[in-house]
Amino acid sequence: MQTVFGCGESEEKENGFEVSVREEDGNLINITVRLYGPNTEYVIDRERELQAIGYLSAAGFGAKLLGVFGNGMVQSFIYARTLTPPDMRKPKLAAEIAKQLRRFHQVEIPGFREPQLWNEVFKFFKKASTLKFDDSEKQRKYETISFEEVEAEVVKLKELTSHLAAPVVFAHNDLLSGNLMLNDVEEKLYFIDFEYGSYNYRGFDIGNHFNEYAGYDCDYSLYPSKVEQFHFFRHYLEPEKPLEVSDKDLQALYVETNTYMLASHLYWALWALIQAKMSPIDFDYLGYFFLRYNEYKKQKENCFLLAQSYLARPLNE
Ligand SMILES: Nc1ncnc2c1ncn2[C@@H]1O[C@H](COP(=O)(O)OP(=O)(O)OP(=O)(O)O)[C@@H](O)[C@H]1O
Repeated sequence: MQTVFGCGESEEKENGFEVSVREEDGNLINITVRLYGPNTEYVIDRERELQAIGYLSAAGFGAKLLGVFGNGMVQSFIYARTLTPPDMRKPKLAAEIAKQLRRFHQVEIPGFREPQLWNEVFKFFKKASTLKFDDSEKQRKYETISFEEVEAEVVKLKELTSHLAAPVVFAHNDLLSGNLMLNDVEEKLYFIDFEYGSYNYRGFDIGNHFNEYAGYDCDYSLYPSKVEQFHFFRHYLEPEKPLEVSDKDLQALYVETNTYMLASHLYWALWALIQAKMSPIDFDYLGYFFLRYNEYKKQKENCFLLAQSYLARPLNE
C-alpha cells in the first residue's frame, strides 16, 4: 500500500491523528498517526515497543504497523469504541478481557526475557528521587516525600514477591480502559498501545488492570471484589472451562495478583514523579504520586498479611 499524507481529513487526538488517506486506486482509507510525546524516553523504551508491535500484531493484537518515523508511527485504524472504566467490570467484558489477556501472555517475543518490574522501579526511583522543580510550590510538595521510606517499601515488596514464583510473561503493563477498544457489532475486543509492554510478572499485569477499575477519578473503592476477581481468574486460567478451575488455583492467583497490585501503585507513583518534571502535559502528576503512594500505604498491611499467611500455609493445603 502506498500512503499519501496531506490529502485527506485529519482529526487530532491527544498524541495522534486520525487521517483519511486516498490510495493510488482512489479508495479513501483511515489510518492513525501517533506522535511520541516529548521526553517520553525517560519512561518508555521505543525500540522494545517497536519490536513487540511486530510480534503482537502477527498474533492478532492491536493495530497494524504501517510505518515508523523519527518521533512516531503510522498504524491501521481500528473501527471500535474505547471502553470506559465501568465497562471493564461488566461480567461478559471482564471474561473476554481475561481470555484475551491469557492469549496476549502466550505471545513469544524473542530476546531478553527477564521480568522488568524491579529494574524499572529502581530506574524510576533513581531519577524520581533526585529531581529539582523550578516551581517553588511543586518543590515544596516534592520535599515532603521521604525517599528513604519509599525505597524501604520497594525493597520489602520486592522481597515478598520473590517468594511467590509468579510466572513471567510478555505483559501489556498498562491495561486501562483507554487501551481497550470494542467493536460492538463484531463483538471484537482490541488491546492497543504497547508502549509499556515487557516481559514481566503475570500478577503485575492483572493487578495493574484491576487498579484501573478506579477510573479517571482514581476511586479505589471501585477495586474489584473477590467475587469479581475470581470471575476474571476463571476466564483467564480456563477460558473454555471457567467453572472447572480449582479453588487452589483461584486462591494462588488471588494472592499473586493482590501482592503485585501493590507494585503497580509504586511503579506508577514513581513514574508520576518523573512525569511531573519531564512531561509538557498540564496534569497534576505530583498529586498523582500521592494518590498512588497513599493507596499503596492503605492496602499494604492487608496484602502483606494475605501473602504471608498464604506462604506460611501447610504444604498439603
Ligand atoms: N489504531 C487506532 N485506531 C483507532 N483509534 C485509536 C487507535 N489507536 C488509538 N486510538 C484511540 O486513541 C486513544 C489514545 O491512544 P493511545 O492510548 O495509543 O495514545 P496515548 O497517547 O499513548 O494515550 P495514553 O497515554 O492515555 O495511553 C485510544 O484510547 C483510542 O481511543
